[in-house]
Amino acid sequence: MGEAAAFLVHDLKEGFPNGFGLKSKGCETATVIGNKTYVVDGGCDDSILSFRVQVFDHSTGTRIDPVVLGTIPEPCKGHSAIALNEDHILFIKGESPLHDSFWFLEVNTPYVQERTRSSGCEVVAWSKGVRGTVEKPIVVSGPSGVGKGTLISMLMKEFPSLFGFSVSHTTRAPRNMEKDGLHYHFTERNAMEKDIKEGKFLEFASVHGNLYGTSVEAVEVVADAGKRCILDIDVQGARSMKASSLDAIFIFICPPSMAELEKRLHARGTETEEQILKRLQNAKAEIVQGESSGIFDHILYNDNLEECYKSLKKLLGLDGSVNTCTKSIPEDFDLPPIVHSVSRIDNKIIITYRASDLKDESQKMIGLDLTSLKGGAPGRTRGLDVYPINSVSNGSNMINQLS
Ligand SMILES: Nc1nc2c(ncn2[C@@H]2O[C@H](COP(=O)(O)OP(=O)(O)O)[C@@H](O)[C@H]2O)c(=O)[nH]1
Ligand SMILES: Nc1ncnc2c1ncn2[C@@H]1O[C@H](COP(=O)(O)OP(=O)(O)O)[C@@H](O)[C@H]1O
Repeated sequence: MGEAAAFLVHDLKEGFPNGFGLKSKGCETATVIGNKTYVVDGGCDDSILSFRVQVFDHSTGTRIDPVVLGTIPEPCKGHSAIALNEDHILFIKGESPLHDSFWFLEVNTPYVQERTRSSGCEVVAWSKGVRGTVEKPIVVSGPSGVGKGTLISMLMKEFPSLFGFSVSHTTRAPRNMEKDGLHYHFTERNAMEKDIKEGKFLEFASVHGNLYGTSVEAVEVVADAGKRCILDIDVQGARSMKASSLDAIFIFICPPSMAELEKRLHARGTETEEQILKRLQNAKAEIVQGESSGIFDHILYNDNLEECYKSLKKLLGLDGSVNTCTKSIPEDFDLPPIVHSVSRIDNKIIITYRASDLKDESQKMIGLDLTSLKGGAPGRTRGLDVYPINSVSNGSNMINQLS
């Protein structure tokens, strides 16, 4: 037997005095966008493990349990919701740490539309709102044995605080020195195919007879650590990434010749003769695509390793002095309690609440600037600007402080 519905269809038809025509449980929000109402239960009941979304379609009078993609927020005792446009609803969790306070539900973005088309189901997708932005990821591609791994290792060794590696999933067996979770997430094909179906991968491809893919999480954890993400993926994966919403720099590494590529693969000694042959056969097509497909912003020839590394650093702007400090964002203000109200002026959201201190009955405000949002589901929505609004005396003053 399934879970009891949080509201009943006849409730919606008869109407309730909360303005949405919904019977409220007290911990739900109902947001109307177009002819749909998105009812989100954030969990005042301990049995709920994460936010739950239901959609009521007014045009058909039906309640839909949508396919929910992205990272789903964990429950909290109270939240508010506000429609930002026809695509997004912003959720504010009460009494949550800053890194967990702001969430976006995408209901009609290009990503959601594409997933709706491919699945034939109603789809919604969560993404967590994150302060600050990160530099564009770097996608490195090229035939097996050309030196991608070597160049990436050199970069990470010289600039450990700047770069982080996107750890891919693969169904191939680990090589001798490879560690699970560090070089790859070594996985079973069935498990990986299931995760792909559930939208957990940004891209995937079958390469040399094995499945490889970049999970949403692999890229986001690097960005969460304030580092620039480096991806080592094949040409098919690079093509998928280019077509996705990931705004990256695409670099193709080319060997000086096929003979040299073969020599390097033999010298590395990690593949059987048969596997080397397969990689060399695939290399020809990869080089043609790499050089001519228009996917890549830069092509580097890895003849002399030191020279190639120098060129790589140059195109990443790392040939001069580098500021290796990551910018820290202060977290020195109180976050909204469970009871708060939310209003909006253009791209700015104002969260208002009463101070929790009994001696201090003043009204507090937090501003949220949405002007520079980037990314989104199935990863994070970055670029949130969150700031306290101090000692406000009237509405016009407030607007001055926000603008
Ligand atoms: N599409 C895609 N390709 C990947 C991913 N991870 C690795 N690859 C590519 O898979 C190919 C084989 O990688 P690997 O088995 O490590 O062998 P190597 O290239 O010979 O070191 C290389 O072209 C990698 O760039 C991924 O997440 N997605
Ligand atoms: N410019 C180069 N000249 C000679 N050998 C190289 C050069 N670049 C890399 N190698 C060697 O070639 C082999 C394959 O390099 P690797 O980084 O594993 O390639 P990939 O990750 O592209 O499969 C390694 O043994 C590496 O030390």
